[in-house]
Amino acid sequence: MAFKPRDLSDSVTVRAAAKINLHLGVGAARPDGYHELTTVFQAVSLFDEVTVRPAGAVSVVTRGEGADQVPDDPAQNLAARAAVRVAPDSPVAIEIDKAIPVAGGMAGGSADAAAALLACSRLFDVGWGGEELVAAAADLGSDVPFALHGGTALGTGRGERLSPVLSRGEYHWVLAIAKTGLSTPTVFAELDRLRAKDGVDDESSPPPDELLRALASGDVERVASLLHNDLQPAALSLQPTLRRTLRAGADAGALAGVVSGSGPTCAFLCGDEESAVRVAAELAGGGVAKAVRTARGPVPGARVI
Ligand SMILES: C[C@@](CO)(OP(=O)(O)O)[C@H](O)COP(=O)(O)OP(=O)(O)OC[C@H]1O[C@@H](n2ccc(N)nc2=O)[C@H](O)[C@@H]1O
Ligand SMILES: Nc1ncnc2c1ncn2[C@@H]1O[C@H](COP(=O)(O)OP(=O)(O)O)[C@@H](O)[C@H]1O
Repeated sequence: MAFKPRDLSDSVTVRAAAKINLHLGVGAARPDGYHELTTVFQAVSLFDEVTVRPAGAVSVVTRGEGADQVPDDPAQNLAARAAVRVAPDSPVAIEIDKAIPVAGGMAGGSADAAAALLACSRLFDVGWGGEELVAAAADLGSDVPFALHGGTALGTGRGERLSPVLSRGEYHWVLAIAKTGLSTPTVFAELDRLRAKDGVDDESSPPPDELLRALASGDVERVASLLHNDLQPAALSLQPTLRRTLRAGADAGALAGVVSGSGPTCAFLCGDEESAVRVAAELAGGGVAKAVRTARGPVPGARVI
């Protein structure tokens, strides 16, 4: 069924945030190829903006950070696939303004998909509630439900089953964005290879109970000491120079650093905003990353602006 926009001149813009995995426990590969995860997500203030307007055919134009690496083929672009999912017979022209690094482990494609879902559901008044949005999000990718949700959340299953997490206080981050990205399936496959080679069980690390307590009490230093990522050894194996980046962040005065998700972005938690600005300046001067950004979290999920 073709939907009519509320007004032919209508466009809707949605802003969606990047994420950092404060804890990423990876279990065994499942028969469907996905790994069982226990993860604590935090949405941080690095935003993509997605604008949709009615058009004769689906199209995608991307500007900003890493735009040349984003597919403009509607069959491949996650935002276009999301738009088609909402209104298959009502095509839209999509503009994406990217600040989230592409293939950076910060769920940029998922943010764009979540933004397009919300934007198209508003543009065409399709009558979807939260449940329909979340179901479509999970079909598009494991990280897409969190991109809708935002804030801080515990993810289980393949990462798509969310429960909210109580988090007090503000967290100040420095993000070191690498020159080349890492493909998520390649990093999971590298983890499987390393575990098989070392004869290590597929058991993920223990549940993040202490981290959840530290977040509830707003204890930034304790949170920093509990940052953990089972995918980090795989990301370091594929991009060994990330070790130097992690060391540089620690030397610059961050409380702790971790590879974000499947990497290669390294996220450094700092004691306060001033410290984050100092660490960012030092990392930028050290030449260990393509770009360095500061961000704070948690921030909300996808929102119409
Ligand atoms: C690793 C994480 C951590 O938050 O994020 P990124 O670092 O990519 O941002 C996510 O699990 C990524 O989620 P997302 O990027 O949505 O992945 P999907 O499209 O669902 O899956 C892409 C591929 O990654 C692998 N995959 C993903 C999720 C999962 N639980 N197990 C997996 O093995 C599978 O090979 C899958 O085919
Ligand atoms: N709208 C989009 N933005 C970014 N990447 C996209 C998009 N649509 C599809 N992709 C593809 O998804 C892959 C993963 O990108 P991204 O979500 O940025 O990284 P990650 O999974 O590491 O967080 C990229 O290599 C890119 O080719």
